[in-house]
Amino acid sequence: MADDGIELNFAVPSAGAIRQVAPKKGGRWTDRVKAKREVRDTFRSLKSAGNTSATTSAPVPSAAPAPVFTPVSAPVVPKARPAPFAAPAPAPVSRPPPPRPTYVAPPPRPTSSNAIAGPSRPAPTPRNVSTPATSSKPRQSVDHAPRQSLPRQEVGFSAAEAAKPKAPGIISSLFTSDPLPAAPKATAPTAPVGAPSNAPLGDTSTFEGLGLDKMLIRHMANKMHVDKPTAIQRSCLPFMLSSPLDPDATIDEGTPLRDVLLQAQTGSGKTLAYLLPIVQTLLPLSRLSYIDRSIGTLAIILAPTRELAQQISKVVEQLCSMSFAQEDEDDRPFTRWLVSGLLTGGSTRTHEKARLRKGVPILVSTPGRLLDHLQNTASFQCAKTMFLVLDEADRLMDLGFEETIQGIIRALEGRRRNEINVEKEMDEEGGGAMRWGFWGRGRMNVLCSATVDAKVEKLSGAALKDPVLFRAEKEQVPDVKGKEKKKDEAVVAAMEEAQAVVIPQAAEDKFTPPSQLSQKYIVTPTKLRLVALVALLRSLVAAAAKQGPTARGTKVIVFLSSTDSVDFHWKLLGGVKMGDEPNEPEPDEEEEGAESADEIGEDGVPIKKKMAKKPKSKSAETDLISLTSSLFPKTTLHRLHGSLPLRTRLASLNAFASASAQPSILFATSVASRGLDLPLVRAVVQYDLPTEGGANEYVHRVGRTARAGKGGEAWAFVGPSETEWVPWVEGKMGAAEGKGGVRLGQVGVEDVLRKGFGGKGYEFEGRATDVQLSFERWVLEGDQNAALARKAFSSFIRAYSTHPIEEKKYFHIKTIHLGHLAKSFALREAPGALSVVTKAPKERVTSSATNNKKRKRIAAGSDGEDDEGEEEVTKGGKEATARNETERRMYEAVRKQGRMVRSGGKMGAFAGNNNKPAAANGAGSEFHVFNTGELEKMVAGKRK
Ligand SMILES: Nc1ncnc2c1ncn2[C@@H]1O[C@H](COP(=O)(O)OP(=O)(O)OP(=O)(O)O)[C@@H](O)[C@H]1O
Repeated sequence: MADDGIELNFAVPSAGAIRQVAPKKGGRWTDRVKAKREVRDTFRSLKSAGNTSATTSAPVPSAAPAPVFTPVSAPVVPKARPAPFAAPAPAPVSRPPPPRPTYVAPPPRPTSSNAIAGPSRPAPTPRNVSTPATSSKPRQSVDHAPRQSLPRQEVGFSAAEAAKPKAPGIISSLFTSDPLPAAPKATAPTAPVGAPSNAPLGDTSTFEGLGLDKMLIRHMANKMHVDKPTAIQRSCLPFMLSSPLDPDATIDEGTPLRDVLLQAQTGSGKTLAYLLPIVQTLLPLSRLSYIDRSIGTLAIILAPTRELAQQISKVVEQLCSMSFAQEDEDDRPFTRWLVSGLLTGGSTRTHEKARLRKGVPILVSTPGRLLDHLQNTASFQCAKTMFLVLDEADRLMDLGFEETIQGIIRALEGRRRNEINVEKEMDEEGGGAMRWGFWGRGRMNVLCSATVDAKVEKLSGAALKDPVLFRAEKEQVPDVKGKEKKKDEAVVAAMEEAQAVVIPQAAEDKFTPPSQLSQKYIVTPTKLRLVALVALLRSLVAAAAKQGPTARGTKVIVFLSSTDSVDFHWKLLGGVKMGDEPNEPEPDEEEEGAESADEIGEDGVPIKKKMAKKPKSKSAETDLISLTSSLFPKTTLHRLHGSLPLRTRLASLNAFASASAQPSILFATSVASRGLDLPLVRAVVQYDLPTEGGANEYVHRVGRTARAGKGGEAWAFVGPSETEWVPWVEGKMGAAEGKGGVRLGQVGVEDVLRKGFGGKGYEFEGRATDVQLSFERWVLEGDQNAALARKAFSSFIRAYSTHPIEEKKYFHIKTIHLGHLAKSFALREAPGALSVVTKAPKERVTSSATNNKKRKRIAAGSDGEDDEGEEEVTKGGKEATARNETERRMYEAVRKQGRMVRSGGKMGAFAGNNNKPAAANGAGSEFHVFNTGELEKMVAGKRK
């Protein structure tokens, strides 16, 4: 494919003085480039002498004598770096674009000469041949100048800039004359969205009507702007608020205490749905003079990740800070002992122990850390725990916390039994009756999840007693197992009111995103991915700027498949310079003006400071929390993944979530897909589609926007070979043929580029090329940058290969053009071999199940270890570079295959061989890539 040069078509007089120069074939590429330059120079001199005229604006009449078209292909070495783009001046997407220029086909060149040729690059495809004089159609004018020169006022050429030495061998080629994948007319570019499905209810439901305390209602309305319940809140509150745990209630001894399972869409208010009953139940205790923090922990909320635990803890704090101004007749004063505490392994154990000794009535924790304290902290008073909430239950199961949770439940029950015995003894002696009346009724376990799948059902079977399932849906769910519903008189009224059922999830129930979410996808040729991402982000950010200076900053989350990829894209976009400035130097000095996570408050809130210039250590680099980019004016860039130190993770998240007026973009792995509630997130971009978790993960990710009834956009980058994934994911979300349901609307990649880079006609192509060149220059300018790009590339391939077997038909690594993929990592060609990036110090970590789970949790940003613990796991082991679970599993699959081959073992076919089950030889397993270690061969450029 001869797509790596500037294309200029010239019309010349039939008796012109120009000889047709055949492009040089064969030989070294430098010779060919030289030859092309000579041709170009010849044209230029002729042009300036008036011997020929460029047809950049005038169409050539079809009746004109047959012109001689001479293709000129030269490596595009940019004349100068374009200046930072102004906010894009989008060309209206709806208007049909001007006709595409017609190109002349140069003779095919040998593949080896191709600057971006990857090992599996297909044979060059001749360009569309224009139909010169014989054509019946008038020939289009060729307006392809932008590749050479962008308008000066926009790109800021300067003489000095033009004279700068250019990085050697930077060659970029993004566009050919082949049309870009366009959105079919039938698909509306913006899929219609429905009425908000997770918004506060607009009907007559009120918190008061559901039985909520007036003080809480007032506080929520005044301080949290929450005044109407959402569907899930309306569903569960009557039942949960009238539970036998209410200390003020006179409960019949025989009234059973039933556990609760909450299921509702993302962003539908599940957190308040379980927190309000907890706070309201404990509130009356604040009037009992003999109760203070020394009572210990009364409610525990478990969350799978530290970020989520911190977020829940903040909501508890908000609720507990309510004003105690009383309106009722009961004038017993409230004491403010109801406080929350956070255990995530972020602070030292000693510090956490001290806080537990003091007493933490409402405790939010990650599971590993809680079990650790249950086992090792004698002063941890938790025998009277009345609530245990397992938030994001499906994620807790995904991360392998089942055993830990069972350990926690056993420990809590053991302590409760002991405490009851002690209290009973005291009671017999006449001193304890008042003290154990309320908590002795039992503990309500609450399991909370947006999806109820087999894993959640398993956990609910193990952790919940006689559970009641509350869902936000209005209609009753059929009893799939045909079991008779239990007719418990005490709860039946509340259940009817709440439309609650006690059956597991029906198979046909789909996990759907909020209906007001607008979901779109872009079919993007692999080599255009990076520039298309930039274009999309630019238009999202520009849309925010249009809202005016008073509007609070728009936030965009970009999901990537690996930590390496997050680091690479964050540093690339933050490091590349588009104007006169040189790219960021190799980082031996700290970037001035970059924000650091050095000083973080106890709750993880960063105490912001600008870093002075100082020698940059590795830790200083991982401490950076935000960068800026000339590609996105006034926008801060953040990153989040499980391999960052905890303080950096929390600081990055807080900085991203802060209500600053500036837009911000977060590059994240799936660690950000669950539970995070960032109200200003306007768009979610899935640059890499989920490799694990399938359609559910897709829905969780898009659920970071369009929360609590607000609008939002979800964008998915889909490769040309992955388009069948779209109907598949739609089907998983309930779209049935001809019946509507959840649909994704396609937007043409050209529209995205045009909108993001602006300009007239095909100018966007030139601008995109300039951006790509700047990226490639950034990669070439430093070893560290190049290493980052290579690692990100390899991690992408590893992650891509771990798509579950069910999805392999949409995501097979064989279908990806590695040379083009390299381009999307600003590399000129695919890195040599996977072994380069998997090279690591001597193996120190075994691949035992325990360590696998541990790594999975660490990759997910969960707990169980303090920061030192993380280091220990991530730096040891041959899988050291495989820093997320997907990468690690891929690595293991590849290594397994490698072992088989080295020991002469015969690899089975894709679905296993005849003698052994597929799983036995790695074939046909979820992580099977190719037989006979083909992945390595392919990456090394040896694919047949
Ligand atoms: N009744 C309400 N009225 C208005 N806003 C609400 C209400 N209840 C909750 N919210 C807000 O809705 C947002 C989403 O709530 P929450 O984080 O609890 O959602 P969720 O159901 O847990 O979502 P996910 O499944 O993604 O974790 C929060 O910002 C919360 O403050």
